Amino acid sequence: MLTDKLIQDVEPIIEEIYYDDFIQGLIRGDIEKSSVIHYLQADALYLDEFAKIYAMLIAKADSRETVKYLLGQMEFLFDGESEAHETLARSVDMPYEEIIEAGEWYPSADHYIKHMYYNVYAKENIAFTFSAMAPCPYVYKKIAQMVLERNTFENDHPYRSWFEFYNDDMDDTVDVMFDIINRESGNMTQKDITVLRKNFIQSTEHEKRFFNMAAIKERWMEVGVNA
Ligand SMILES: Cc1ncc(CO)c(N)n1
Repeated sequence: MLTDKLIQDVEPIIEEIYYDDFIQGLIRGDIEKSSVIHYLQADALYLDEFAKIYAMLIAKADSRETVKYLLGQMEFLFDGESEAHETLARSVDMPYEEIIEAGEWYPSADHYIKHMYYNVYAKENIAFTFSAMAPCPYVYKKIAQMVLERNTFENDHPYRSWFEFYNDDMDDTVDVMFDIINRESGNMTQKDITVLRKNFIQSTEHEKRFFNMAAIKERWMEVGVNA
């Protein structure tokens, strides 16, 4: 199956994400508050846009089953993931709404979402966009699983429930995206299948950059608008 190959392709990148500062900071529990805030600001914008991409894929879906799946995922994004964000907000002692008010599209998050929109607009088959979207649930599931297998957390560890959320709640999303990629790729040329693989690898790299963006609090250069 194509997705077995995709999983293999990105294994080294996921191992790197595990050892990078952001995830290690969460595991130790001593990540800088400003990094958590930076992450939440970017991720709130990212998830809203991710939901809109589902909406655009609904228009392209060729079966009622796929439409129903996409609607369910949109709802999950709007309700479910706020639990994970609440865990992070609590750890920095600030109301979530107040944190995200100041959010902006920092460079790495900006690049990532545009990678997805490119596929929505440029490609008819939804498998192209799904190959760019699938690392989103897949990387989080995989990282959470690795973290929980390799570490023991005290009950009061501030980020334990963040890892537990992504370990427990991502499977359905990953499965359906993988099913669609495998099904559609059965009728695609080798050249297009290579594009699917590149999309998946690139989005996994985008996931790595997204965490690092928060670790270094990446920003665009300030430009004086009135200058
Ligand atoms: C950037 C990013 N990727 C994946 C997820 C998991 O849904 C998330 N919340 N944010």
